[in-house]
Amino acid sequence: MSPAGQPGPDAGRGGAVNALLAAVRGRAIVSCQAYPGEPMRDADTMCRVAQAAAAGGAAGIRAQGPEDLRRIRAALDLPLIGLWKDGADDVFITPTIEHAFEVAAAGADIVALDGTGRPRPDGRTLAQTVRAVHEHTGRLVMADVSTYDEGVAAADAGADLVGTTLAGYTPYSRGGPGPDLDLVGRLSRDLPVPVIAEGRIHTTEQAAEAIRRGAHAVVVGTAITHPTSITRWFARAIGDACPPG
Ligand SMILES: CC(=O)N[C@H](C=O)[C@@H](O)[C@H](O)[C@H](O)COP(=O)(O)O
Repeated sequence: MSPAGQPGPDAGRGGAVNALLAAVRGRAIVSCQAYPGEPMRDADTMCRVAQAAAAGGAAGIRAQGPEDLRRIRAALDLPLIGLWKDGADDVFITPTIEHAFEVAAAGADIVALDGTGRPRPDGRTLAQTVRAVHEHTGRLVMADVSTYDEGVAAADAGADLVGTTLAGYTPYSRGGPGPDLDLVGRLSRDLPVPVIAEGRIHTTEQAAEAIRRGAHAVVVGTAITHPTSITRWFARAIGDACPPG
């Protein structure tokens, strides 16, 4: 099986899907993203970060925006989860079908998109969006959800994978400093599709616990690829430990 999901000669789409999922099972996927205006917000830099993650054993890469995706696709033969963050609306992860098609065209094997039940800017339902991605691009869909009910609905809508990405990032979901491992466990137990643990996984222990609770794979972003945040964590801890005066 090829890590990028190329099937054997007689495997059909099902073979490609299975190969892709098998390539990341029980492994780390590294999210390589920088935010607008940041020093690392540049496709070449993100590509190098992805290459560095691959050298460390990342089984897959998650990345944002067509330009970053094209660069990373050209440089790495690893399963690639693509998204496009756009807009100021509630739904900002690959918000419309046009964004999803662009992400697929840029080389993503899996198109990640908002999998909540909130109104989408293009007026399509999640099920319509998933169907369109399947029919027009043949790519898998990862639905990024924030609650248990959204995960169930996303699987019903045809998503191939469900991620806990948005837990704590909708006004009605459970936030907190760490990942929602309870949500990971409940979705992994009940859904008929693989669950990807994602969101605020900052330690190796949390990542391992997500797998123990049934996650198919674990996406780690900030704790590996966002030096500004990591520096802030250390700076705060050091400052808190510093005796007064
Ligand atoms: C909520 C949202 O917009 N999440 C984004 C989704 O792609 C990224 O900003 C996160 O970095 C990614 O989910 C990985 O999570 P963490 O960086 O916490 O390991």
